[in-house]
Amino acid sequence: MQSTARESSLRTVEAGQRVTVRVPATSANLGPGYDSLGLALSLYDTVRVETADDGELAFELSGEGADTLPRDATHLVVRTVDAALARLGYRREGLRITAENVSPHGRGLGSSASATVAAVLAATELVPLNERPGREWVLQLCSEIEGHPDNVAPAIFGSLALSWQDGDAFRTAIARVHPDVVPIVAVPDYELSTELARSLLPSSVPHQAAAANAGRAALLVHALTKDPSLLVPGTEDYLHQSYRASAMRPSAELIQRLRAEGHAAVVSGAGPTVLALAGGEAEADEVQAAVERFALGSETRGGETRWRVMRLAVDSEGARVEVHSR
Ligand SMILES: Nc1ncnc2c1ncn2[C@@H]1O[C@H](COP(=O)(O)OP(=O)(O)OP(=O)(O)O)[C@@H](O)[C@H]1O
Ligand SMILES: N[C@@H](CCO)C(=O)O
Repeated sequence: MQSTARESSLRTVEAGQRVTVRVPATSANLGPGYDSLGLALSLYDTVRVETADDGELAFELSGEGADTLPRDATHLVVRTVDAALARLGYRREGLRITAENVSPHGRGLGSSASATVAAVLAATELVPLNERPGREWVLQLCSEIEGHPDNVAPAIFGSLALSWQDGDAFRTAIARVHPDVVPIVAVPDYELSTELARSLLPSSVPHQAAAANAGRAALLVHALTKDPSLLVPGTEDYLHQSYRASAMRPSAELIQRLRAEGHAAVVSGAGPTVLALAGGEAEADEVQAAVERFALGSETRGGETRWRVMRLAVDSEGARVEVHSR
């Protein structure tokens, strides 16, 4: 293939560099925070990127997607490293990618955002120090690639990210989560792509729904940071969950059941994982027991689905970068 004028004007990054990035999984929306709120979770993907001068691509993939992800230039991490380098005025020759993927794919735990953040952060470390952009630049590029900032912001910065868009600029504010909050995820055995889940949403909603949602989103920030006793009303959503329920019936049923029992349960991201936000360890025990009862129940669709339940913590560090050699 002939290289374009733009490609040939790019400088080549130095070979023999090795960068490891560990990125948390994230849960976006949290009920009423559609496309704006996201929480970093203590479940981590690790990606190592190594530059070589042989022009080859090599992969060592383990965990989620190890048998199905492409092992060529279409792999999300490679595509994104290339895109980030190009924006910085660089290209690479050979690349070795070693990935340990823990976050489940297509389940609403921000796996594509974690991979994107890992790739962009790694790319920024491959260019000379005086040309290296900061994390706001990383937020901007990752949000453009993902199309929305709600997963990438907490993946980069940790904790609770409140993100918004000003024209073309993506912004985020980071808030510390109340220490009593315990996130529990119930990951079903079926996938739902974000693209499909987004196609189910209407192009407009009634003003009344938008107004109700604004109140709950504001309350949720207070509940998550100051008063977890308000998590149940704070997680009520009017913008997306009901429109998507038909594509994730078992998850919708589990959420209904948990909320009826007084727990703050929502669809994690675009689903189908269920996220419950407990207000302490005792409630977290109750949530786990309730999910297990639901999963065993033969009278509901919950019994037809296999669930992996994980009691996690809020990650407050965000993406961590280690540079091994340069
Ligand atoms: N670590 C990874 N390496 C390479 N590709 C990945 C990786 N993680 C996710 N992907 C790609 O992204 C797809 C999943 O993206 P999708 O946006 O549908 O779901 P998600 O990011 O897991 O969930 P959500 O955005 O709802 O939180 C996978 O099928 C795969 O193609
Ligand atoms: N806010 C996004 C999160 C998934 O990437 C959505 O619900 O579609």
